[in-house]
Amino acid sequence: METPIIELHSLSKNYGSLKAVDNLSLSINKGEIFGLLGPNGAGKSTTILMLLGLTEASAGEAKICGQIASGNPLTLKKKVGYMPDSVGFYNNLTALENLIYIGRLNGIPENEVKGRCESMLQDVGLSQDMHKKTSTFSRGMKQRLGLADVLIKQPEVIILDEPTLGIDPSGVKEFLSLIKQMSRQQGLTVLLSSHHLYQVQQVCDRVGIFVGGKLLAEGNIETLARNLFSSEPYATNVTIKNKVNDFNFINERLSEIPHLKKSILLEDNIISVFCEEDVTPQIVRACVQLGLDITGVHQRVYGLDEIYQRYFENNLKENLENEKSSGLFQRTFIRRNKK
Ligand SMILES: Nc1ncnc2c1ncn2[C@@H]1O[C@H](COP(=O)(O)OP(=O)(O)OP(=O)(O)O)[C@@H](O)[C@H]1O
Repeated sequence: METPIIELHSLSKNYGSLKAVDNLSLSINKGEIFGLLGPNGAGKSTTILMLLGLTEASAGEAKICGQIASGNPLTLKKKVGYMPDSVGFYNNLTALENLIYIGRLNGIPENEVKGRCESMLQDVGLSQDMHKKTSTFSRGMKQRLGLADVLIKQPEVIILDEPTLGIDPSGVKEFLSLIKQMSRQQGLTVLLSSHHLYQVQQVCDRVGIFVGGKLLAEGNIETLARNLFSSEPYATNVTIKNKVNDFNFINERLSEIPHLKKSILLEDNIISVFCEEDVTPQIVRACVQLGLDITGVHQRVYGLDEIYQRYFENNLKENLENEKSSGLFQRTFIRRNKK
């Protein structure tokens, strides 16, 4: 049976007139890896701070490991590990010495602390480097040590804020598989906040999409995709050898195909076609008849990228309709996305 370990009930946080988190309800089960997604200012960090008991909610309640978060930061600290996007260490100490220091602070008995720290450093892939000073560590090595820091007290939940920021792609892959492995082996619950959709997609069991303090959707990728793209569950990309010059002409011909909902031009030479049924053969035939030189055809699987984009589009549309007078949301959205 699934046991909720994080429960948020109508949680809100206002800063003056700004609703940083707006009526958020969410339940996360023990052992789950949950991704918090959203643009800058969406309310992710504020939610995390409330979960850690480090800031008071304006309304509603956050419960974590069976405890009400509000007013209990020290009790929660024993059960919840938090890793910020950038972790600091004593540079003149080795990785092992740094971790032993944290271990002692967390009350690990003196006769156990060294052994446990060595074993933890091995688990996070730092066995070769544990005697090096952390001043010589790369960003990826520091993140691994940061993970060891939060895991050494054997928490029930770990909260990671942008854990892969600044790590190279192969380091990111290794780091994420490490998190997944730890979670699966130890039944550890992971809440991971990130802007990197592809990474989140690789590692998370479920995701929540935040915009403007509101949770727009939550679920696993397949369910979100099914709900969002139910009218056009099939998408096919056709790559053409040369740049497409007259897409309107192609679009007109393609729109005659039954079950086809729409086609768009992606980049200069990729036609993306969305359909109610799989009509790939008809699409290819039409392209050949139009004299297009096809170099590739593949069926797309909807990923987090499309899901995220679609929620943004829908939310933007709604806000434009509701807030025509101020246009505030649109301005903010456009400005953020121009960065
Ligand atoms: N102490 C504060 N006082 C006033 N406003 C705040 C405070 N902390 C956060 N905010 C505002 O609350 C909103 C949500 O901020 P928050 O930091 O939770 O977003 P975020 O999703 O974590 O963003 P990022 O991805 O940039 O970390 C933002 O508009 C932010 O400016």
